[in-house]
Amino acid sequence: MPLLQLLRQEVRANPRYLLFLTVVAAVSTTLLLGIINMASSLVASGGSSLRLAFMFLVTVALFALSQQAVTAIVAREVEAMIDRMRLAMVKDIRRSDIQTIDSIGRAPLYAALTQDAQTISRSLPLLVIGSQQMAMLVFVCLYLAWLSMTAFVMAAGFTLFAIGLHLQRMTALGLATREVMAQEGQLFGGLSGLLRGLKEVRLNELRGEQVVGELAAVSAHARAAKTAIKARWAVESALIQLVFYLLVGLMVFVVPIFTSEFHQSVVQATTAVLFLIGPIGMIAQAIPAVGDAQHSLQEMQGLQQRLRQALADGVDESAEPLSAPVQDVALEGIRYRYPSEHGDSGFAVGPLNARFRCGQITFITGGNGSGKSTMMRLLTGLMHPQQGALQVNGEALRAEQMQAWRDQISAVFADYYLFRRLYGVAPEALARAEALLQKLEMADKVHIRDGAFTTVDLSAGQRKRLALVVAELEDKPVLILDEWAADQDPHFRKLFYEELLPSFRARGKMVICVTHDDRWFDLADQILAMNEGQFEPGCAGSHHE
Ligand SMILES: Nc1ncnc2c1ncn2[C@@H]1O[C@H](COP(=O)(O)OP(=O)(O)OP(=O)(O)O)[C@@H](O)[C@H]1O
Repeated sequence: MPLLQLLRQEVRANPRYLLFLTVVAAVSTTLLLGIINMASSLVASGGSSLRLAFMFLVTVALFALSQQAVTAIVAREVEAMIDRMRLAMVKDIRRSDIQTIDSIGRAPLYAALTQDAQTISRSLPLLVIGSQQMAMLVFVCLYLAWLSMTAFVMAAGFTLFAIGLHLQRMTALGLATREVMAQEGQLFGGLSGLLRGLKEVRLNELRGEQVVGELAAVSAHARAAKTAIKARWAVESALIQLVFYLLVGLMVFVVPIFTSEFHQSVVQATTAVLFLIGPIGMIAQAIPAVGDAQHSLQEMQGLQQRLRQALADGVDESAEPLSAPVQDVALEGIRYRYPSEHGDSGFAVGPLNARFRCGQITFITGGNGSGKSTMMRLLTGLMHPQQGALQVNGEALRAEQMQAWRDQISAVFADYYLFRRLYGVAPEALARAEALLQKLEMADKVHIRDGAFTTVDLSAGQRKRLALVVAELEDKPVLILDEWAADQDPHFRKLFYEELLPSFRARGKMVICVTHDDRWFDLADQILAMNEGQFEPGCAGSHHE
């Protein structure tokens, strides 16, 4: 069972200590039972015993302490294990390339790190508690056997039969539960669509009705499936209760038929059976929970394996530095084709040949879907070409140097993400931040405190200005801007093209911009136009000195 394998690998607490505490809890429960039985016989014959009362208190304390210790250790171990797994996965994601993440999908990764981790955290302790209850069951059964072999054999046979039946029913229930979880996932997806598309929904009555109508249908499905499962659970818990009562009935009505001396120990045996109720109930609960934990664990491990496999198939991209500071970079016969979808062959770019130099501005133009962003991803080493190579300073870039190359680049992509905290910016660079914010007329809205922007709740154009502030503070030799000016007002466009870009060039940066602002095309040292995944022949620009 992968779950047990994982526990063996991951549990850091001394298993012998855990076993010891489990046995102490189980033995003290059985002792408690014995003491209660002895004391009640004594009371029945008119006596009492201070010694038994004292033993009773000591045993209760022993049980409480050992039980609490096991639960606390298990909670600590499980949370530590989830923390390690989650962090390992986060680290793998961080090192994975975009193609791998695209092929796995972001939603399953998100679900593994949130929903599955939570399921493991909730369900796994029940495995240990279930095992502990199992130990209790064994000791109480031994006590029952000591009281009456016939009672023991009958109770054990009956319990095994009931557990077997319960397990069989639980398997079907487990499958149905997973189906409900999938339906709920669909419902949550629909709800997030409603929240994200609220503007569109508010604008169009018919669209709103259709969205809500579809959600209502999914919700009704989920409701019906959940109600059916809960009804089956209700039957299941009633059956478990029934089994207990039948077990007690077995002791007082059936066992005496088969054995003559049972009348002496009927009360004790019945009390022992009552002590079995707790453990059996707990085990019945633990089994489906363990199934859930196992399912979630398999999901997490499966995704991790895919990430690891992709990482193992590649090389360590951060193994080597660049041999010299970047002067120029070239695309040499680079080709890339996206995986085909629905029978269509995927979009292809290439062969791409181009050279970009420090101290130069390159503009990339081209219609929607011509492959500009794809080319930029290949140029920045975010995607790996299927043919051809990147050259830095005239030397082919080795796969082991890819991270060193990426570290030379600051970028504001069209689908950029603005972290509120200025990760990756050297603390001394922050001194320049206030002047930059002022230049971009953001100083009255945003400040930098403790290495983070005071707010990022801004207009689209303002957020993009902050992204440029971050790129500028990183101060890398290569600056890539994908339609940065598209959502800036005319005043900022002018500032961008006429002041900022020339100042970056004057500082020796390699500036590469995707742009459609032909009014400023004169500014570029080189213009590359893309069409259907290729650079148009003969495109190049004036060279500024
Ligand atoms: N993740 C992806 N998976 C599969 N195909 C993709 C993916 N991203 C883009 N494509 C394909 O590549 C083509 C070019 O996309 P790309 O984003 O490079 O164009 P673009 O020139 O940047 O367009 P735009 O000006 O609209 O931003 C798209 O038409 C699409 O068919």
